[in-house]
Amino acid sequence: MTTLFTPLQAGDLNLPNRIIMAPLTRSRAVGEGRIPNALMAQYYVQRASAGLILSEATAVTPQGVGYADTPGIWSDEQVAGWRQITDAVHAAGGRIMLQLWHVGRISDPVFLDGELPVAPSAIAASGHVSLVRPKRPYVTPRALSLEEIPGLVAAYRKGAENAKAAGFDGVEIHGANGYLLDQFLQDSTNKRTDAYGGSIENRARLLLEITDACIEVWGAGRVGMHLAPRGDSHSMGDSDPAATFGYVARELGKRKIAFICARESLGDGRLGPQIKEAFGGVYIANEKMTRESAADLIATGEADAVAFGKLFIANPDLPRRFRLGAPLNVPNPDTFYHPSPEGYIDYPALNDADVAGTAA
Ligand SMILES: C=C(C(=O)O)c1ccccc1
Repeated sequence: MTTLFTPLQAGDLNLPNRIIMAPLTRSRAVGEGRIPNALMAQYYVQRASAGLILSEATAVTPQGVGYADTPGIWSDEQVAGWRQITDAVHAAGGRIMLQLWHVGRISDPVFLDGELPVAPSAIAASGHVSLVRPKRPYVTPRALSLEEIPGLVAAYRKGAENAKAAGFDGVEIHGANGYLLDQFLQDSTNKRTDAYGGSIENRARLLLEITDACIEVWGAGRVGMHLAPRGDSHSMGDSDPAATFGYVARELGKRKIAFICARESLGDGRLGPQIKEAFGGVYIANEKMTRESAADLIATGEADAVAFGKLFIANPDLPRRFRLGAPLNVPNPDTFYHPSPEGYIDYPALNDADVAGTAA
């Protein structure tokens, strides 16, 4: 029977287990230039026993930034900052891919030197800009011109090239959670009348052009895709999610990329099984999973691996704890995005006294 500890071939990557560290924004790239630092290296090394680390979302261009202290991958300094992290993770025997990101409308002029955020259409997200005080509602973004689209694809291509220079094992494209590519994909946010709007094929065009650009840089076996079929982040929505995500999954399957990681909880109506079948490749399930629910998904074949977020925040040695059935540290949400070592590198790993007498 396949378990969380059965090795997995995901594209070109040989994963020693199926316990994936989900992409986690932590807002620790503090200081000028959004440059990854030694504290972040310590955090990722602590979690190197994951079958695969998916890095925190990382903007491919300054225009794609929407939060305080999140890292980028557009500058030489950022590449050098990430290099210390990938070197450290590899020295610890781990594997790490970079998640390429552009937030689109989920930003604010405060992050963009006074410029408006960009999006497929001039439709504002509901709610307030995340983590900014005093609270401010999302502004109405500027609709991207058709002439700007090639520049976006070029920015992702450059981000993929920089990720290679930084020593990553591949890239995951952030196509989920109401950010730019998801805004193009879902029809509640994309009202374009050109080749990037209207039909499902047109709305998926940018996501697939960026996928092809990343494949040209890395090869399909080192490119993954993050999707959010539930469409419940940042006031997203689609009139026919099954058709939209089924099309994307089929197109990604034709390209034979390494995996799709889909953020969706367990529960009725989830599209995971349909996406996995349409894709035909490695499917990583995500969000609100436990050791037991993850083990069930793997055993039944509904998922090939499971990505854990909050559990990895609080348990740097999560695979070992799962294997031993050890108690789990409880994450503290107050320090998820708090720019300090507290709640970042100070969660304890199991020590020998904790595991005396249990199977190693
Ligand atoms: C990149 C994020 C995502 O994918 O939802 C994110 C960003 C800020 C806070 C939480 C999550």
